[in-house]
Amino acid sequence: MKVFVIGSGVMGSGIGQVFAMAGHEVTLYDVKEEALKKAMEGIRWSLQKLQEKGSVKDVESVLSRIFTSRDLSEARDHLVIEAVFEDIKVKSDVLGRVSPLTDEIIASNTSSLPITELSRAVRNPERFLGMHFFNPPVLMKLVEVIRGDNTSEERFREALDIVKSLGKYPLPVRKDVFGFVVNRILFRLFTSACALLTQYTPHEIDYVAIKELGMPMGLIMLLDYTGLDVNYDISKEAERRGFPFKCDVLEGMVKSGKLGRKSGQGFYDWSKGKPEVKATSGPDPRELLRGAVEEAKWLISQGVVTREELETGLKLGLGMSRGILELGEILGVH
Ligand SMILES: NC(=O)c1ccc[n+]([C@@H]2O[C@H](COP(=O)([O-])OP(=O)(O)OC[C@H]3O[C@@H](n4cnc5c(N)ncnc54)[C@H](O)[C@@H]3O)[C@@H](O)[C@H]2O)c1
Repeated sequence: MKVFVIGSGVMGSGIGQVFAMAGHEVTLYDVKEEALKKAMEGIRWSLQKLQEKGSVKDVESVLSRIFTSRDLSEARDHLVIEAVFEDIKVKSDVLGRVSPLTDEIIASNTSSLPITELSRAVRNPERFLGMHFFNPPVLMKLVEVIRGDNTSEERFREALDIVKSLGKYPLPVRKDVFGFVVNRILFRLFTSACALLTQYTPHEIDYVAIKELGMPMGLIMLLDYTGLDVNYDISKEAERRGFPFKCDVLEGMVKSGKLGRKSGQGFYDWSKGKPEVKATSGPDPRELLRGAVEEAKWLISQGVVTREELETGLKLGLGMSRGILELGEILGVH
């Protein structure tokens, strides 16, 4: 298969590497020469690390399958994955220009824009869908495959098979809901964690998220880690789309320059590296879990995912030791 990746930043370069590692010929495309150079350097570095660990045999042969380009017309007859900035205008523009060049699947790696809205820019939108890789794509096993209102069943299945052939777990998201599946659950967990900040410290909340919910990183620390500005923007977008992701304290923090890990200060002090969670108790874990369990049940009741798919997706996407519904049953949240 010939794959054309549009946008060679953090995600595009990783996605290209994944396809090349699975034996496909990949062209990385970007408007910036510098981004292409950085992408190739990053891929070489990553492949060498993987070779040291024994999961890649021949770095040069993988690299020989990756090409770079600043010419969109080279997408002709390729499967296309779009990974440019999270901006509907930028995405729609490039999707509109690339779609007349190929009849293959065109997928977007968007994390929050509706697939159906993006599909309006695509010629023959029945082959357009979401392929939501997680960061870093090379290491994360999960890819959400999202069916938009215009996506055909045949192309949706084909995309699920492609993701499987990459050695990833394709989580089928059968309806185009805001945030898809894993992030919807995460946003509900964030909302509960934020609400508890009036009574508990970030350390206490994170202590419970790690010890009782089995999360690899506390929820408040994860807000810092992924960026308070990024989460603030998503919460505003969620509000516009009627989804309950609320964290009132973010606005003031972002305005005062506290962006989390990237600025050195957020809920935690990151100036000396990853902070430690220092607490020995915290809120009732059921308070953290309730909204997420409600969300999981809603997603299943709407036919978006099955229970098994959802639980597997959460373990792979959020690194949880148990699924959210299993945890709910253990802790008595129904
Ligand atoms: N970073 C993450 O953790 C993550 C996770 C999942 C999904 N996503 C999604 O992946 C997409 C890309 O995110 P990223 O973090 O890789 O961003 P990034 O800023 O690292 O990379 C975006 C790249 O797109 C290029 N670009 C911009 N406009 C372009 C155009 N018109 N044509 C070609 N190239 C163009 C930029 O030069 C840049 O190199 C976004 O939709 C984002 O929501 C990101």
